[in-house]
Amino acid sequence: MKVTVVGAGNVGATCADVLAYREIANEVVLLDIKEGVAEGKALDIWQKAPINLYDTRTIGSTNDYEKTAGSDVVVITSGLPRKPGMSRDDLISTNAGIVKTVTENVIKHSPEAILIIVSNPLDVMTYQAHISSKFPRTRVIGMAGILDTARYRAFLAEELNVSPKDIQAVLMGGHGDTMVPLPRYTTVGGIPVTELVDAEKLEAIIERTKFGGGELVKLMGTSAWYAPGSAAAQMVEAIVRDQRRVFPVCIKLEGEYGIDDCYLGVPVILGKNGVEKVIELDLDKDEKELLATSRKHVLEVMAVLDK
Ligand SMILES: NC(=O)c1ccc[n+]([C@@H]2O[C@H](COP(=O)([O-])OP(=O)(O)OC[C@H]3O[C@@H](n4cnc5c(N)ncnc54)[C@H](O)[C@@H]3O)[C@@H](O)[C@H]2O)c1
Ligand SMILES: O=C(O)C[C@H](O)C(=O)O
Repeated sequence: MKVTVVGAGNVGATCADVLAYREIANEVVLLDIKEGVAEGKALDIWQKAPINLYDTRTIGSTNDYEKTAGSDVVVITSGLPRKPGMSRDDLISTNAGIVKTVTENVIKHSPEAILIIVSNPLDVMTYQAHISSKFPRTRVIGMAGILDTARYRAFLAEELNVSPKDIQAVLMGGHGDTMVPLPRYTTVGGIPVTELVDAEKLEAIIERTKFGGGELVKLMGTSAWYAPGSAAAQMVEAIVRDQRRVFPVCIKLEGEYGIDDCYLGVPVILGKNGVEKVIELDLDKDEKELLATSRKHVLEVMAVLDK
C-alpha cells in the first residue's frame, strides 16, 4: 500500500512517522512546497528504521506530484495552523486555496485514492476537497472526531485514574466550539460514564474538550500535532487494513440525521472503500438541538467558501 501525506509540517511529519514505524503502509511519500523539507524529514524517518525496526520506505518530495502517483490514501495536512487569539475559521481564506490546489494535483496522479483531510477549518476544507476532487463522498473524509474524542477520553481517564484504553466515547458535529460530545454514549469498561462521574464534573470535561485545540494553541503558540498526526494515521490504518473500525469522521451528510447539505462529524464504519456506512444514532431532543447548532455554524463557514 502506498500513502501520501501532503504537508510535511508538524501534523504531516508526525502522521508519516506513525505510518512508517507502525508499518501501516509499504511506502509513504511526504510532500511539501518548501524546498527540501519533505525530503529531509522523510530521510530522517528512514534513518530511524534500523533503530525502531520497521521497513516502510519513506520518500520526500518538493511539490513533485509524480512521486505520489498511484497512492491508495492521501492525507492532506497542508495549510496554516492557527496562532493564539485566532479561531480555526480565520484560516479559511489561505487554506481553501491551498487545499484546492493540492487536491487538484493529488487526483491527477492518484484518481482512485481515498482522501483524508486534516487542514482547518476542517469541515469546510473537507467540503473544498470534495468539490475539487468530485470523488464520491465516501472517499473524501475529514479527520477531527478521533482527535476530539481522544481528548475527551484522555480527560476522563485522568479524572477517573483509569487507563484511557477503557474509555469508549462518541463525539459528533463540526470540529469547533460547537462540537457535540455524547455522554449518553460514553462508557468506562462498559459502565456508563454517568455512573462514575458526577454531572458537574462531566460538564467541565465536555467544555474542556470543546476548547481542547485552543488550550494547546495557547500553550504552544501553534496547534497540536502528536495526537492529530496519530489520529490521521489511525484512519489510514483502518482503510489500508480494511479494519471496519467505528470512528467519528467528517463526511457530507446525504439525509442522515435529517441533514443533506452539510459536512459534519458522525460515527461511520471505516474500511477499504473509505466510509463503508454512516451510523445513525437515535439522538434525543437535546442532542439533536446541539447537532443543529453545530450544522448552522458549519453552514455559515461553508457559505464563506462559496463566496
Ligand atoms: N483536523 C484537525 O483535527 C487538525 C489538528 C491539527 C492541525 N490541523 C490543521 O492542520 C494544518 C497543518 O497544521 P501543522 O501544525 O502541521 O502546520 P505546519 O505549519 O507545521 O505545516 C503545514 C505545512 O504545509 C505546507 N504547505 C503549505 N502550502 C502547501 C502547498 N500548497 N503544498 C504543500 N504543502 C504546503 C507548509 O510548507 C508546512 O510545512 C493546519 O491547517 C492546522 O490547523 C487540523
Ligand atoms: O486547534 C487547532 O487549531 C488545531 C486542531 O484543530 C486541534 O483541534 O488541535
